[in-house]
Parts: sequence; C-alpha cells; structure tokens
Amino acid sequence: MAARTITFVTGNANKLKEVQAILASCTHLTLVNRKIDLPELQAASTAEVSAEKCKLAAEAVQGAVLVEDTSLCFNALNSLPGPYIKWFLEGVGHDGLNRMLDGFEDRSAYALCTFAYCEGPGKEVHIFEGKTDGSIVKARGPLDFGWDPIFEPSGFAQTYAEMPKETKNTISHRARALEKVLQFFA
Ligand SMILES: O=P(O)(O)OP(=O)(O)OP(=O)(O)OC[C@H]1O[C@@H](n2cnc3c(O)ncnc32)[C@H](O)[C@@H]1O
Ligand SMILES: [Mg+2]
Repeated sequence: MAARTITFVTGNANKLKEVQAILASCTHLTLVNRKIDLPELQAASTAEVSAEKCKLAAEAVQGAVLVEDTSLCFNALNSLPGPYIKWFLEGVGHDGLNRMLDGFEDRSAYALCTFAYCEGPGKEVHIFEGKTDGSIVKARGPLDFGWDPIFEPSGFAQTYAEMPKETKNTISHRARALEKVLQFFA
C-alpha cells in the first residue's frame, strides 16, 4: 500500500525533528512540513487549541494536515501554565518556572501533547493525546529545546534535555501521542 502523505504544520523545528525521528521507520505515513505560525486560540486545553489550529492549517494548506499543541502542567497549580507554557517560558525562563513552585511541596508536573488531524477544510478533526508524568527541577542539560532542561520524567534521574534523544523519543508525551496517530492510520 502506498504511504499516505500528510502535511505537518508547525513553526517549531525541534518538534519537527522529533516527529521525523519517531516516524523514521514508519512505512505507511509520510510527513511533509509547512512552517506556518498559526494563531492560537486562548483556551484551557491543548485539545481545543489543537483542533482550532488544525482547522486553520487545513484552510491554509487546502489538504490533509496534522498539527500539535504541547502543554506543561504543574499539579500544584491545577495544571497551569498548561497551553500557556510558551509564554511563561519566554516571560520568566527556567528559573522563574521553578520559582513559581517554591511556595508548594508538590513539584510534580506532566507534559501533554495533543495532535489534531483533519483530511481537509471543513472535515472532521481527530484528536490524539499523549502524557508523560514527571517533576520540575533546576535546569540541567542542553538548552536547545524549550522546557526540556527542567522536566525530569518519573522513573528517570535525567531531565529530558540530559537524556539521549532516543530515550526521550521512546517515553515522551509526543511519542505516546504519535503512537495513537499511527494506530489511527494503520
Ligand atoms: O508552531 P507550533 O507547533 O505551535 O510550535 P510552538 O513552538 O508554538 O509550540 P506550542 O504552541 O505547542 O507551545 C509549546 C511550548 O512548549 C515548548 N515545547 C513543545 N514541546 C516540547 C518538548 O517536547 N520539550 C520541551 N519544550 C517543548 C515549545 O518550544 C513552546 O514553547
Ligand atoms: Mg504554537
């Protein structure tokens, strides 16, 4: 069976790299990238943000599109910053994110990745979520991708930034969500 070609719309080069690495051995799905910085709805969940991004992406591309939205949720803060993590990270950095939890005993958090797929403009949007639990720690490791240096997944002594990429790509929120995307197209 010929591979299905879908346009993955993201402005984030690191996301793209991870998705390509995770899908490297997948024969039934081929992704091409369009770098469009889509406006994001102000919403409480990545599912809503992702679904809206997906509709806009389908209009922009006039075809089948995959998008994703990623949250970092602090349990002590009732899941905030959540989908607003990008702006919190830009605003206060790794140290500020750590200090937001200083008044709390609970430093646990989870990373949530929500892919949204639709076949084209006006078509139904399908949602696929993956979650990884962990905790917020002082920054350790390379600084190249977002909040990777301050997220230590449960069961590991390394942050996402410190661990080999292959390890992150096996246990990450993104890998778990992509597993569901692959099942959908299998
Ligand atoms: O074009 P899009 O796909 O929206 O790319 P983006 O960078 O705007 O991404 P999001 O809207 O999903 O915002 C998520 C924020 O979390 C960061 N991020 C996403 N996935 C991450 C991961 O696996 N590890 C660390 N940081 C991550 C990312 O750099 C953003 O600052
Ligand atoms: Mg974004």
